[in-house]
Amino acid sequence: MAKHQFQTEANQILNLMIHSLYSNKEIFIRELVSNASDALDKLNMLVLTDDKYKDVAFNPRIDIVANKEAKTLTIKDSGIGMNEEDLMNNLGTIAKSGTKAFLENLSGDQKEDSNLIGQFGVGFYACFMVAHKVEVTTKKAGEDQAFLWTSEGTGEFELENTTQDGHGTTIVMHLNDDEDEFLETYRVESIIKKYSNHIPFPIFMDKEKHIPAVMDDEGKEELEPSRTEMENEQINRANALWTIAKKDVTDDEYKDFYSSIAHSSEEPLTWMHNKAEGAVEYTTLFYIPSKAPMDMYRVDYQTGIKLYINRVFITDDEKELMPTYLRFLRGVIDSKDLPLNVSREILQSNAVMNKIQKSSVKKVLSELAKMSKKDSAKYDEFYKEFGNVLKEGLYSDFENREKILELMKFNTINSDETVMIEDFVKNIDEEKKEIYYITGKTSLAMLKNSPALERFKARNIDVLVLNEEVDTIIFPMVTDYKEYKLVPVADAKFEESEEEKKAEEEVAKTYEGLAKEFKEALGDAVKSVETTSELTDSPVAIKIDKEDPTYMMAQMMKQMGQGGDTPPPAPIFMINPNHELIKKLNDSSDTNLVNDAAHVLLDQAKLFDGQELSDTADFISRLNRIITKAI
Ligand SMILES: Nc1ncnc2c1ncn2[C@@H]1O[C@H](COP(=O)(O)OP(=O)(O)OP(=O)(O)O)[C@@H](O)[C@H]1O
Repeated sequence: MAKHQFQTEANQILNLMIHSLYSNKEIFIRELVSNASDALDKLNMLVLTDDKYKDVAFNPRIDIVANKEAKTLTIKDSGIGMNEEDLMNNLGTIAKSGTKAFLENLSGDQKEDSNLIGQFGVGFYACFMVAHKVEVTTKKAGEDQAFLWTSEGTGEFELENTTQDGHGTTIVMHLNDDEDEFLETYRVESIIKKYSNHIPFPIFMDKEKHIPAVMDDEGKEELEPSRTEMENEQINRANALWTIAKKDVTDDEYKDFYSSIAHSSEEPLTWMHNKAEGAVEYTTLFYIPSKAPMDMYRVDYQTGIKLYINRVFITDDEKELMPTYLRFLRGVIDSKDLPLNVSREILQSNAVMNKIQKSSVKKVLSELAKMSKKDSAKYDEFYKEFGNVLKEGLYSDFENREKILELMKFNTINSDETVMIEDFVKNIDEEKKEIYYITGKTSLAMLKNSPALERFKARNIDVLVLNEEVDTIIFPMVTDYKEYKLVPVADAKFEESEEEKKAEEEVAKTYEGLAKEFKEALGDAVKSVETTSELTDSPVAIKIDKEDPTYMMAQMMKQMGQGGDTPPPAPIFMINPNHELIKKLNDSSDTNLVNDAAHVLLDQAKLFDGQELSDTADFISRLNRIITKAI
């Protein structure tokens, strides 16, 4: 017998399970049954596709035995089983890289945290919430040696050779004194019905059956007394839910199935069940969770879609099954038209798979569009959790860009509530057909007050206000919507009459001196200083010259996820000759004051642009000097 230590992270998880996450203990059954079902899935596929396993008998079943005398609960499956290496790798170490994140993400709310267990694939350890000792006896299909793994959940486990008829895994849990409820058949049965009713394999359990007394023909004399007998009965429906016609599935059944495949006790926000017939036959059942999975923004996020080929499980670890911007989906794709021995490479270039994927994406997008129109409250919930992920599709899925744009909710200058693009375009100039937008990494209120929007407000033109960080990367790449052009505010051009142009030139001349003084004071911090008629309320603003190579370089670096710390290129400093402050500075002969004002005004414009000041102390001392003079 050999003793082994649990890996540190496994130990931490164990401790958590035992001491913190005990409010929803019953999920240990869901987790172990789900592992048993996975083990049956794996064997099913090998028996059908791998010659090595062609003589292995596949009699799929899961048995649950509650022994009240011994106080043990046993869960047994006839699945793939584990050899020594599997046991060492799976039950003692934690292979998934997301585990650290799991530990970091615990909120302290037991209910929420216990939902995370399944998401992070650490389900096996849940049995230590109810058991002080766990014995796993297992033999891998096609191999001769069986093993016994034992642990008391206290930091170490033991591994020894044993014997076992046939392949599969038996897990015996020695339950703690106060866990008797899990020895009651009705309790276990109700947990199975709640979480595992629709796993595709039968679960059996001994149930007491009442046999009524046998009476004589006249019904007067008791020939045999009534008695109870134990009968081994299937306690789940074991029908792959997605194969059942929509009309025959109740909402509760859909919800229960979600809980078993998504390892979540939370209800899904919605689901979409679709059967396609024709050249390619397939069924999809997709769920949208009500809360974003914890690992949604991690590169190593866990996929939520299981691929079945004619009900045989193939994979749940294939990121290409659905585009990444729909990675929040949970569910099943099942098709008869794919080859069973499909490999990852084949899957990616398979025409049938591509067709299924394309139509599934279209279906999901159109269902979302329907939801946005019919049930806006639900859509708002969806958008709050997943809007920014969906937005990624704007640059990664060119084909569906228009549809994805139509699913976005936009803030605008003129509206207090978000609007959809279809409604927004109803109010734009049909001649110009331009949709203006501003992006910035600041608060919505701040961006709505940006000086760059003043010329739009003056003309009563509405503008999309995009203040999420992803917007600054995504929207420059989105140039069209139907016949409309998307134009950043800085690039918007408005016609000016000859008189207006002349008047502006005149003004510019009057302010030439001040512009020169500002440029001298600011040096290379600005590219140039220009008067502008585009501002109304603000004295100054900055704008980046789009032709500037340093600007384009900075944008490219940003899109490649680099250059986060490189300073933005020197901006054009625009001054508003109609503003009181600029007028007064133009008339002032105090060169020190003009110098201080130039710096303070530039910093002010930068702040409005969402930038941080490079020298806050300098800003404050200049500002104080100006105030002192004014008092
Ligand atoms: N009954 C079983 N038969 C065969 N292998 C099993 C069984 N139970 C667990 N295992 C192995 O142990 C591993 C760890 O199980 P655990 O429940 O902790 O996480 P997981 O099943 O990988 O994650 P998830 O719950 O997200 O599927 C499994 O991946 C599987 O390889």
